[in-house]
Amino acid sequence: MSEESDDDMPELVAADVSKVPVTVITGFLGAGKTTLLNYILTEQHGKKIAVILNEFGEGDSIEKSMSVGEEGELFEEWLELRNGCLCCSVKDNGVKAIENLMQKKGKFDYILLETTGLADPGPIASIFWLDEELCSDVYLDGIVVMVDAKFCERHIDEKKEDGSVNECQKQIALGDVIILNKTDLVSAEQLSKLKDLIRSVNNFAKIVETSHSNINPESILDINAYGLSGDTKMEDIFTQRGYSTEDKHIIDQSVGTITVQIPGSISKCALDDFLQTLLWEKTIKNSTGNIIEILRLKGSMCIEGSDRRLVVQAVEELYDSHTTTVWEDDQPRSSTVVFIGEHCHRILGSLKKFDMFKLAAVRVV
Ligand SMILES: Nc1nc2c(ncn2[C@@H]2O[C@H](COP(=O)(O)OP(=O)(O)OP(=O)(O)O)[C@@H](O)[C@H]2O)c(=O)[nH]1
Repeated sequence: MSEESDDDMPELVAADVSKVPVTVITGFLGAGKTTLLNYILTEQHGKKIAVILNEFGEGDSIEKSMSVGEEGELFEEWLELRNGCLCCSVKDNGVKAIENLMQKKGKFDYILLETTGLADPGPIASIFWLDEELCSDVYLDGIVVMVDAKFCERHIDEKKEDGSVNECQKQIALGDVIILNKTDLVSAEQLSKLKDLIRSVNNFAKIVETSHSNINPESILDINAYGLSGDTKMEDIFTQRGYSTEDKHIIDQSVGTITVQIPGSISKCALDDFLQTLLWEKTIKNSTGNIIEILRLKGSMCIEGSDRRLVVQAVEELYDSHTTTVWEDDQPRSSTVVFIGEHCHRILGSLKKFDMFKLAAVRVV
Protein backbone atom coordinates (compact mmCIF):
# COMPACT_ATOMS: atom_id res chain seq x y z
CA MET A 1 0.00 0.00 0.00
CA SER A 2 1.27 3.47 -0.75
CA GLU A 3 1.80 5.73 2.21
CA GLU A 4 -0.31 8.86 1.97
CA SER A 5 -0.23 11.79 4.32
CA ASP A 6 -3.55 13.26 5.52
CA ASP A 7 -3.10 16.06 2.99
CA ASP A 8 -3.08 13.53 0.19
CA MET A 9 -6.37 11.91 1.16
CA PRO A 10 -9.22 12.70 -1.20
CA GLU A 11 -11.86 15.03 0.27
CA LEU A 12 -14.74 12.56 0.04
CA VAL A 13 -13.24 9.99 2.36
CA ALA A 14 -13.70 12.29 5.33
CA ALA A 15 -17.09 13.58 4.16
CA ASP A 16 -18.61 10.11 3.79
CA VAL A 17 -17.97 8.98 7.34
CA SER A 18 -21.14 10.55 8.78
CA LYS A 19 -23.31 9.44 5.88
CA VAL A 20 -25.34 6.27 5.65
CA PRO A 21 -24.67 4.08 2.61
CA VAL A 22 -27.60 2.92 0.47
CA THR A 23 -27.41 -0.28 -1.57
CA VAL A 24 -30.14 -0.67 -4.17
CA ILE A 25 -31.13 -4.30 -4.72
CA THR A 26 -32.91 -4.91 -7.96
CA GLY A 27 -33.54 -7.88 -10.22
CA PHE A 28 -36.22 -9.59 -12.19
CA LEU A 29 -39.41 -10.96 -10.60
CA GLY A 30 -38.68 -14.01 -8.48
CA ALA A 31 -34.90 -13.81 -8.91
CA GLY A 32 -34.29 -14.04 -5.15
CA LYS A 33 -34.19 -10.44 -3.87
CA THR A 34 -36.28 -11.10 -0.77
CA THR A 35 -34.32 -14.28 -0.06
CA LEU A 36 -31.16 -12.15 -0.25
CA LEU A 37 -32.54 -9.53 2.14
CA ASN A 38 -33.59 -12.17 4.63
CA TYR A 39 -30.18 -13.80 4.36
CA ILE A 40 -28.31 -10.54 4.92
CA LEU A 41 -30.51 -9.51 7.82
CA THR A 42 -29.73 -12.75 9.63
CA GLU A 43 -26.00 -12.85 8.82
CA GLN A 44 -23.40 -11.51 11.22
CA HIS A 45 -21.90 -8.43 9.62
CA GLY A 46 -21.77 -5.98 12.49
CA LYS A 47 -24.19 -3.57 10.81
CA LYS A 48 -27.56 -2.23 11.86
CA ILE A 49 -29.45 -2.36 8.60
CA ALA A 50 -32.62 -0.50 7.65
CA VAL A 51 -34.66 -1.89 4.77
CA ILE A 52 -36.95 -0.09 2.37
CA LEU A 53 -39.19 -2.27 0.28
CA ASN A 54 -40.90 -0.91 -2.79
CA GLU A 55 -43.89 -3.02 -3.54
CA PHE A 56 -46.99 -2.44 -5.53
CA GLY A 57 -49.89 -4.82 -5.84
CA GLU A 58 -52.71 -5.09 -8.34
CA GLY A 59 -55.10 -2.64 -6.67
CA ASP A 60 -53.77 -0.28 -4.05
CA SER A 61 -50.22 0.57 -4.57
CA ILE A 62 -48.19 0.97 -1.49
CA GLU A 63 -44.61 1.38 -0.59
CA LYS A 64 -43.68 -0.25 2.63
CA SER A 65 -40.77 1.10 4.51
CA MET A 66 -39.53 -0.83 7.45
CA SER A 67 -36.52 -0.60 9.57
CA VAL A 68 -34.91 -3.24 11.71
CA GLY A 69 -33.44 -1.91 14.90
CA GLU A 70 -30.43 -2.95 16.90
CA GLU A 71 -32.43 -5.33 19.06
CA GLY A 72 -34.25 -6.72 16.06
CA GLU A 73 -37.31 -4.52 16.73
CA LEU A 74 -39.25 -3.52 13.68
CA PHE A 75 -40.89 -0.19 12.91
CA GLU A 76 -42.87 0.37 9.80
CA GLU A 77 -44.22 3.20 7.73
CA TRP A 78 -46.56 3.04 4.82
CA LEU A 79 -46.30 5.45 1.96
CA GLU A 80 -48.72 5.69 -0.92
CA LEU A 81 -47.47 5.24 -4.43
CA ARG A 82 -50.21 7.07 -6.24
CA ASN A 83 -50.28 5.50 -9.67
CA GLY A 84 -48.55 2.25 -8.96
CA CYS A 85 -45.72 3.11 -11.27
CA LEU A 86 -42.52 2.98 -9.30
CA CYS A 87 -40.40 4.64 -11.93
CA CYS A 88 -42.58 7.75 -12.23
CA SER A 89 -43.45 8.27 -8.62
CA VAL A 90 -40.52 6.93 -6.75
CA LYS A 91 -38.69 10.23 -6.70
CA ASP A 92 -40.90 12.01 -4.18
CA ASN A 93 -41.94 8.93 -2.28
CA GLY A 94 -38.45 7.52 -2.15
CA VAL A 95 -37.13 10.77 -0.75
CA LYS A 96 -39.91 10.83 1.83
CA ALA A 97 -39.19 7.26 2.88
CA ILE A 98 -35.56 8.09 3.43
CA GLU A 99 -36.35 11.35 5.20
CA ASN A 100 -38.68 9.55 7.59
CA LEU A 101 -36.08 6.91 8.10
CA MET A 102 -33.36 9.47 8.78
CA GLN A 103 -35.37 10.81 11.72
CA LYS A 104 -34.44 7.52 13.33
CA LYS A 105 -30.81 8.26 12.61
CA GLY A 106 -28.46 6.45 14.89
CA LYS A 107 -30.63 3.36 15.01
CA PHE A 108 -29.10 2.02 11.81
CA ASP A 109 -25.93 2.50 9.82
CA TYR A 110 -26.83 0.98 6.47
CA ILE A 111 -29.87 1.12 4.14
CA LEU A 112 -30.91 -1.62 1.73
CA LEU A 113 -33.56 -0.67 -0.80
CA GLU A 114 -35.30 -3.48 -2.66
CA THR A 115 -37.02 -2.42 -5.86
CA THR A 116 -39.82 -4.28 -7.58
CA GLY A 117 -38.82 -6.73 -10.26
CA LEU A 118 -39.92 -4.50 -13.11
CA ALA A 119 -38.24 -1.32 -11.92
CA ASP A 120 -35.65 0.66 -13.81
CA PRO A 121 -33.00 1.20 -11.13
CA GLY A 122 -31.70 4.36 -12.84
CA PRO A 123 -34.18 6.91 -11.41
CA ILE A 124 -34.08 5.20 -8.02
CA ALA A 125 -30.31 5.27 -7.88
CA SER A 126 -30.16 8.93 -8.87
CA ILE A 127 -32.28 9.90 -5.84
CA PHE A 128 -29.54 8.74 -3.52
CA TRP A 129 -26.71 9.70 -5.72
CA LEU A 130 -27.38 13.28 -6.64
CA ASP A 131 -30.32 14.54 -4.57
CA GLU A 132 -28.89 17.63 -2.90
CA GLU A 133 -30.91 17.42 0.31
CA LEU A 134 -30.61 13.72 0.89
CA CYS A 135 -26.97 13.59 0.00
CA SER A 136 -26.08 15.28 3.24
CA ASP A 137 -27.38 12.19 5.04
CA VAL A 138 -26.98 9.25 2.67
CA TYR A 139 -24.95 8.18 -0.31
CA LEU A 140 -25.39 5.54 -2.97
CA ASP A 141 -22.96 2.72 -2.32
CA GLY A 142 -23.91 0.56 -5.28
CA ILE A 143 -26.54 -1.27 -7.28
CA VAL A 144 -26.85 -5.01 -6.80
CA VAL A 145 -28.73 -6.95 -9.46
CA MET A 146 -30.17 -10.39 -8.75
CA VAL A 147 -30.31 -12.58 -11.81
CA ASP A 148 -32.27 -15.82 -12.03
CA ALA A 149 -29.86 -18.31 -13.60
CA LYS A 150 -32.74 -20.40 -14.92
CA PHE A 151 -34.81 -17.71 -16.62
CA CYS A 152 -32.42 -14.83 -17.27
CA GLU A 153 -31.66 -15.84 -20.85
CA ARG A 154 -35.34 -15.66 -21.72
CA HIS A 155 -35.78 -12.26 -20.05
CA ILE A 156 -32.66 -10.75 -21.56
CA ASP A 157 -33.83 -11.66 -25.06
CA GLU A 158 -37.36 -10.31 -24.69
CA LYS A 159 -38.26 -7.75 -27.35
CA LYS A 160 -40.33 -4.76 -26.27
CA GLU A 161 -43.06 -3.62 -28.65
CA ASP A 162 -41.74 -0.05 -28.73
CA GLY A 163 -38.21 -1.30 -29.45
CA SER A 164 -36.84 0.09 -26.19
CA VAL A 165 -34.33 -1.72 -23.98
CA ASN A 166 -36.06 -4.35 -21.83
CA GLU A 167 -35.97 -4.17 -18.03
CA CYS A 168 -33.66 -7.14 -17.64
CA GLN A 169 -30.95 -5.64 -19.86
CA LYS A 170 -31.38 -2.26 -18.19
CA GLN A 171 -30.96 -3.75 -14.73
CA ILE A 172 -27.88 -5.72 -15.74
CA ALA A 173 -26.38 -2.65 -17.42
CA LEU A 174 -26.73 -0.64 -14.22
CA GLY A 175 -25.43 -3.32 -11.86
CA ASP A 176 -22.22 -2.80 -9.94
CA VAL A 177 -22.50 -6.35 -8.60
CA ILE A 178 -24.52 -8.99 -10.43
CA ILE A 179 -25.61 -11.96 -8.33
CA LEU A 180 -26.17 -14.99 -10.48
CA ASN A 181 -28.64 -16.80 -8.22
CA LYS A 182 -30.36 -20.21 -8.44
CA THR A 183 -27.19 -21.86 -9.69
CA ASP A 184 -28.60 -25.11 -8.27
CA LEU A 185 -31.15 -25.16 -11.10
CA VAL A 186 -28.74 -25.05 -14.07
CA SER A 187 -25.79 -27.04 -15.42
CA ALA A 188 -22.22 -25.73 -15.42
CA GLU A 189 -22.48 -25.31 -19.18
CA GLN A 190 -25.67 -23.23 -18.96
CA LEU A 191 -24.07 -21.14 -16.24
CA SER A 192 -21.01 -20.41 -18.32
CA LYS A 193 -23.16 -19.43 -21.33
CA LEU A 194 -25.24 -17.13 -19.15
CA LYS A 195 -22.15 -15.46 -17.74
CA ASP A 196 -20.98 -14.71 -21.27
CA LEU A 197 -24.39 -13.25 -22.04
CA ILE A 198 -24.29 -11.04 -18.95
CA ARG A 199 -20.74 -9.95 -19.78
CA SER A 200 -21.93 -9.03 -23.27
CA VAL A 201 -24.23 -6.47 -21.65
CA ASN A 202 -22.14 -5.34 -18.68
CA ASN A 203 -18.49 -6.19 -18.81
CA PHE A 204 -17.53 -4.11 -15.81
CA ALA A 205 -19.69 -5.43 -12.96
CA LYS A 206 -18.49 -8.05 -10.55
CA ILE A 207 -20.40 -11.34 -11.03
CA VAL A 208 -21.01 -13.52 -7.98
CA GLU A 209 -22.63 -16.96 -8.26
CA THR A 210 -25.03 -18.03 -5.51
CA SER A 211 -27.65 -20.54 -4.59
CA HIS A 212 -30.53 -19.38 -2.34
CA SER A 213 -28.87 -15.94 -2.27
CA ASN A 214 -26.20 -17.19 0.16
CA ILE A 215 -23.58 -14.52 -0.26
CA ASN A 216 -20.82 -13.04 1.81
CA PRO A 217 -22.28 -9.58 2.64
CA GLU A 218 -18.84 -8.08 2.02
CA SER A 219 -19.29 -8.79 -1.69
CA ILE A 220 -22.17 -6.34 -1.92
CA LEU A 221 -21.95 -3.90 1.01
CA ASP A 222 -19.54 -0.95 1.26
CA ILE A 223 -18.32 -1.31 -2.32
CA ASN A 224 -18.38 2.47 -2.88
CA ALA A 225 -19.14 2.07 -6.57
CA TYR A 226 -20.04 5.75 -6.97
CA GLY A 227 -17.27 7.11 -4.85
CA LEU A 228 -13.56 7.09 -5.03
CA SER A 229 -12.88 3.44 -5.57
CA GLY A 230 -12.35 2.14 -9.04
CA ASP A 231 -10.09 4.76 -10.60
CA THR A 232 -7.06 2.52 -10.74
CA LYS A 233 -9.30 -0.51 -11.34
CA MET A 234 -10.36 1.10 -14.61
CA GLU A 235 -6.77 1.65 -15.64
CA ASP A 236 -6.07 -2.00 -14.80
CA ILE A 237 -8.60 -3.18 -17.37
CA PHE A 238 -6.03 -2.53 -20.04
CA THR A 239 -3.08 -4.07 -18.30
CA GLN A 240 -5.06 -7.13 -17.17
CA ARG A 241 -7.07 -7.88 -20.25
CA GLY A 242 -4.76 -6.41 -22.83
CA TYR A 243 -5.97 -5.58 -26.26
CA SER A 244 -9.14 -6.96 -27.80
CA THR A 245 -11.36 -5.86 -30.62
CA GLU A 246 -14.10 -3.32 -30.24
CA ASP A 247 -16.88 -5.85 -30.76
CA LYS A 248 -15.57 -8.75 -28.71
CA HIS A 249 -18.04 -8.42 -25.87
CA ILE A 250 -21.06 -7.53 -27.92
CA ILE A 251 -22.69 -10.85 -28.75
CA ASP A 252 -26.18 -10.14 -29.98
CA GLN A 253 -27.45 -7.47 -27.63
CA SER A 254 -28.24 -3.87 -28.34
CA VAL A 255 -26.86 -3.07 -24.87
CA GLY A 256 -23.16 -3.60 -24.38
CA THR A 257 -19.95 -2.38 -22.76
CA ILE A 258 -17.06 -0.62 -24.43
CA THR A 259 -13.95 0.61 -22.63
CA VAL A 260 -11.87 3.33 -24.23
CA GLN A 261 -8.41 4.44 -23.20
CA ILE A 262 -6.99 7.85 -24.08
CA PRO A 263 -3.25 8.24 -23.51
CA GLY A 264 -2.00 11.55 -22.10
CA SER A 265 -4.15 14.24 -20.51
CA ILE A 266 -7.32 15.96 -21.69
CA SER A 267 -8.94 19.30 -20.97
CA LYS A 268 -11.84 19.45 -18.51
CA CYS A 269 -13.76 21.62 -20.99
CA ALA A 270 -13.40 19.00 -23.72
CA LEU A 271 -14.61 16.33 -21.29
CA ASP A 272 -17.70 18.33 -20.27
CA ASP A 273 -18.45 19.16 -23.89
CA PHE A 274 -18.33 15.47 -24.83
CA LEU A 275 -20.38 14.28 -21.84
CA GLN A 276 -23.07 16.88 -22.40
CA THR A 277 -23.43 15.98 -26.07
CA LEU A 278 -23.46 12.27 -25.26
CA LEU A 279 -25.74 12.31 -22.20
CA TRP A 280 -27.92 15.39 -22.56
CA GLU A 281 -28.21 16.12 -26.27
CA LYS A 282 -28.02 12.43 -27.20
CA THR A 283 -26.93 13.20 -30.71
CA ILE A 284 -23.94 10.88 -31.05
CA LYS A 285 -24.49 7.95 -33.40
CA ASN A 286 -22.40 4.84 -33.84
CA SER A 287 -21.16 3.78 -37.25
CA THR A 288 -24.39 1.84 -37.89
CA GLY A 289 -26.36 5.10 -37.58
CA ASN A 290 -27.96 4.35 -34.18
CA ILE A 291 -27.94 6.90 -31.37
CA ILE A 292 -25.73 5.87 -28.46
CA GLU A 293 -27.91 5.76 -25.32
CA ILE A 294 -25.82 5.57 -22.18
CA LEU A 295 -27.21 3.71 -19.19
CA ARG A 296 -24.04 3.80 -17.12
CA LEU A 297 -20.65 5.42 -17.64
CA LYS A 298 -17.55 5.47 -15.46
CA GLY A 299 -14.33 7.23 -16.17
CA SER A 300 -10.96 7.71 -14.53
CA MET A 301 -9.58 10.81 -16.20
CA CYS A 302 -6.21 12.49 -16.45
CA ILE A 303 -7.00 16.21 -16.62
CA GLU A 304 -4.61 18.85 -17.92
CA GLY A 305 -3.09 20.89 -15.10
CA SER A 306 -4.24 18.55 -12.31
CA ASP A 307 -2.02 16.17 -10.36
CA ARG A 308 -4.99 14.01 -9.36
CA ARG A 309 -7.30 11.65 -11.20
CA LEU A 310 -10.85 12.79 -11.85
CA VAL A 311 -13.48 10.07 -11.50
CA VAL A 312 -16.60 10.59 -13.62
CA GLN A 313 -19.81 8.69 -12.95
CA ALA A 314 -23.00 8.78 -15.01
CA VAL A 315 -26.36 7.08 -14.72
CA GLU A 316 -28.46 7.70 -17.82
CA GLU A 317 -28.35 11.50 -18.36
CA LEU A 318 -26.97 12.44 -14.94
CA TYR A 319 -23.26 12.80 -14.40
CA ASP A 320 -20.94 13.89 -11.67
CA SER A 321 -17.20 14.02 -11.11
CA HIS A 322 -14.79 14.02 -8.18
CA THR A 323 -11.08 14.54 -7.86
CA THR A 324 -9.44 11.46 -6.39
CA THR A 325 -5.98 9.95 -6.09
CA VAL A 326 -2.68 11.61 -6.95
CA TRP A 327 -0.79 10.47 -10.05
CA GLU A 328 2.53 9.00 -9.01
CA ASP A 329 5.53 10.13 -11.06
CA ASP A 330 6.06 6.71 -12.59
CA GLN A 331 2.42 6.13 -13.59
CA PRO A 332 1.71 6.59 -17.29
CA ARG A 333 -0.90 9.34 -17.75
CA SER A 334 -4.09 8.18 -19.44
CA SER A 335 -7.88 8.33 -19.14
CA THR A 336 -10.14 5.30 -19.18
CA VAL A 337 -13.87 5.50 -19.90
CA VAL A 338 -16.28 2.58 -19.58
CA PHE A 339 -19.46 3.04 -21.62
CA ILE A 340 -22.42 0.74 -20.88
CA GLY A 341 -25.50 1.35 -22.96
CA GLU A 342 -27.45 0.87 -26.12
CA HIS A 343 -25.58 0.91 -29.44
CA CYS A 344 -22.22 1.31 -27.71
CA HIS A 345 -20.41 -0.82 -30.29
CA ARG A 346 -18.61 0.67 -33.29
CA ILE A 347 -18.34 4.09 -31.68
CA LEU A 348 -14.69 4.90 -32.22
CA GLY A 349 -15.27 6.81 -35.46
CA SER A 350 -17.90 9.01 -33.77
CA LEU A 351 -15.71 9.61 -30.72
CA LYS A 352 -12.85 10.86 -32.88
CA LYS A 353 -14.98 13.89 -33.81
CA PHE A 354 -14.61 15.16 -30.23
CA ASP A 355 -11.58 17.07 -29.02
CA MET A 356 -10.79 14.73 -26.16
CA PHE A 357 -10.47 11.73 -28.48
CA LYS A 358 -8.88 13.53 -31.40
CA LEU A 359 -5.16 13.60 -30.86
CA ALA A 360 -4.55 10.49 -28.89
CA ALA A 361 -3.95 6.96 -30.01
CA VAL A 362 -7.26 5.91 -28.50
CA ARG A 363 -7.63 2.20 -27.73
CA VAL A 364 -10.80 0.20 -27.22
CA VAL A 365 -11.29 -2.96 -25.13
N1 LIG B 1 -34.09 -23.45 -6.28
C1 LIG B 1 -33.86 -22.21 -5.83
N2 LIG B 1 -34.88 -21.45 -5.42
C2 LIG B 1 -34.62 -20.20 -4.95
C3 LIG B 1 -33.29 -19.69 -4.90
N3 LIG B 1 -33.33 -18.43 -4.42
C4 LIG B 1 -34.63 -18.16 -4.18
N4 LIG B 1 -35.42 -19.22 -4.49
C5 LIG B 1 -36.87 -19.32 -4.43
O1 LIG B 1 -37.41 -18.53 -5.48
C6 LIG B 1 -38.63 -17.93 -5.08
C7 LIG B 1 -38.57 -16.41 -5.30
O2 LIG B 1 -37.61 -15.86 -4.41
P1 LIG B 1 -37.75 -14.39 -3.83
O3 LIG B 1 -36.62 -14.16 -2.90
O4 LIG B 1 -39.12 -14.17 -3.27
O5 LIG B 1 -37.60 -13.56 -5.14
P2 LIG B 1 -37.85 -11.99 -5.35
O6 LIG B 1 -36.87 -11.54 -6.35
O7 LIG B 1 -37.89 -11.29 -4.06
O8 LIG B 1 -39.31 -12.05 -5.96
P3 LIG B 1 -40.31 -10.78 -6.28
O9 LIG B 1 -40.36 -9.96 -5.03
O10 LIG B 1 -41.58 -11.47 -6.63
O11 LIG B 1 -39.72 -10.06 -7.45
C8 LIG B 1 -38.85 -18.32 -3.63
O12 LIG B 1 -39.71 -19.43 -3.60
C9 LIG B 1 -37.45 -18.71 -3.16
O13 LIG B 1 -37.47 -19.66 -2.11
C10 LIG B 1 -32.21 -20.54 -5.36
O14 LIG B 1 -31.02 -20.17 -5.39
N5 LIG B 1 -32.57 -21.77 -5.82
